[in-house]
Amino acid sequence: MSDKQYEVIVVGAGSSGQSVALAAVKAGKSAALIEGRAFGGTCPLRGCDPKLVLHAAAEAMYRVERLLGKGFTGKPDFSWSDLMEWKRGFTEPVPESSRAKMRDNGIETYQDYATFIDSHTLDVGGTRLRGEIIVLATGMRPAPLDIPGNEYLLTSDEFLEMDDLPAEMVVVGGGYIGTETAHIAHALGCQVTMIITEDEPLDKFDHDLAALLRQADEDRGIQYQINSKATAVRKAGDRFEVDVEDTAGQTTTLRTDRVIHCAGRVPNTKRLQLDKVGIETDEKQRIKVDDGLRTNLDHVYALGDCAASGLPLTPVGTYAASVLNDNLFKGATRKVDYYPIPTVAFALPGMASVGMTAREAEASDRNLSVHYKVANDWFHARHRNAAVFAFKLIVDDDRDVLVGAHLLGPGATELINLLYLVIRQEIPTSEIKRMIFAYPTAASTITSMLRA
Ligand SMILES: NC(=O)c1ccc[n+]([C@@H]2O[C@H](COP(=O)([O-])OP(=O)(O)OC[C@H]3O[C@@H](n4cnc5c(N)ncnc54)[C@H](O)[C@@H]3O)[C@@H](O)[C@H]2O)c1
Repeated sequence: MSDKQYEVIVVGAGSSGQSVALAAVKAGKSAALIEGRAFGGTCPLRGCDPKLVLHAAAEAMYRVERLLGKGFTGKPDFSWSDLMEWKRGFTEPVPESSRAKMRDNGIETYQDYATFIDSHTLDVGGTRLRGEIIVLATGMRPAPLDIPGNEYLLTSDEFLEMDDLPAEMVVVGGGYIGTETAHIAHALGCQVTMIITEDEPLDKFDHDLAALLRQADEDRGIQYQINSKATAVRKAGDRFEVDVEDTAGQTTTLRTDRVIHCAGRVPNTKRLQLDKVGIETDEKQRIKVDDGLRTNLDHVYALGDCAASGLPLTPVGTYAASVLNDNLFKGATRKVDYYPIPTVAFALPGMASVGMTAREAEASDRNLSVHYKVANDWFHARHRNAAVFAFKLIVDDDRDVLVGAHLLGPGATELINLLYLVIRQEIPTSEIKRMIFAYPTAASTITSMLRA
């Protein structure tokens, strides 16, 4: 016998979970929203928002550094603790305000972890909740790094909470989070060494652009241990030692003030005990769903980072929530259609990508042309004394449309959205070449890129 019954139970109060709970009550359903940590989820508490606040400061310092001797005679004074206080102004109000918003809309909220008792019932801190529909939106967390001394590692979540910025830091992992963390710390005055398993950082982006990024990083003093993994961490007085093993089996030891673990994330599904009710997951522990976001159980759905559907990105979760909400509460039969998904790494400079990759183009038998150029000599780069500005565009020559765009350098993080529109709307490249963009803006480089 359940203590409480709802038409809809949502587990996970991040942006996608909140969106579904709100849509449920708006449709006149009774709804519960369960959250084990603070209400708000990754993006406003441990991801996008705090990261962008730190990135804005790091970018300002990075740009000054590029202009030293070109008007700037020195770097501005900087206080990490003031920056953290500014950042807390964004994060601290979130848990209370988002929970209050849910309650004000008539959603019953629970602050604890949910575990399946049977396929319709969840245990939440000793209370049994029964849902006609259950929606799982539990997100991801840093994956446990199974090496000796892992208790000395700080996660990327903890990096965003650090009271001081150390003089030296080792960052383990060169994906989005490792690269963004390393670049923020380095720009704000920390000596950084990155340990990456691949030969370039951001290896999910274009390989040529990633190589240029590493070159620019090394030129400004970021050190890399490539094709390597961290195998052990030890405390050495106030500092730490990190063993690094390369692919040839050679081990070196780094000494540093702090070691930040950015070596991947895993879905938050363990506490749900999905096995107990037979909900299927894939090899990355993501919950398997169909293109309507339904799991292998008819009344259980999953979306956001914990689901095997699209990339683990906030706008992907928000879009998935809009599809699910229409289907569950408005009688629609929409299917998720993510292609193409623009994605950005807030590196310094920024890296951005949308659509077909160069590797996919190579493997394709379509009539495609690749426009790759390192355009450091273009005014757009020279005005800012940019370390690097490069792009790779992939054009379907038969259809005269852009199908992929990959950018590195100033303006990349915004430009990618314009190129996304171009790809999505299939605007012919001949048409774009005739357009007049405001000059000298980042967007005005698009016509030159297509001619390159
Ligand atoms: N700007 C953004 O949009 C943004 C920012 C942050 C995170 N995210 C999302 O979060 C997801 C997770 O990002 P992430 O950077 O944590 O994961 P990731 O999987 O992209 O990168 C983790 C890296 O760590 C490496 N690694 C694993 N063990 C290691 C070891 N012992 N030593 C050294 N390296 C090791 C892996 O090979 C991998 O390259 C991404 O897929 C992304 O979608 C997006």
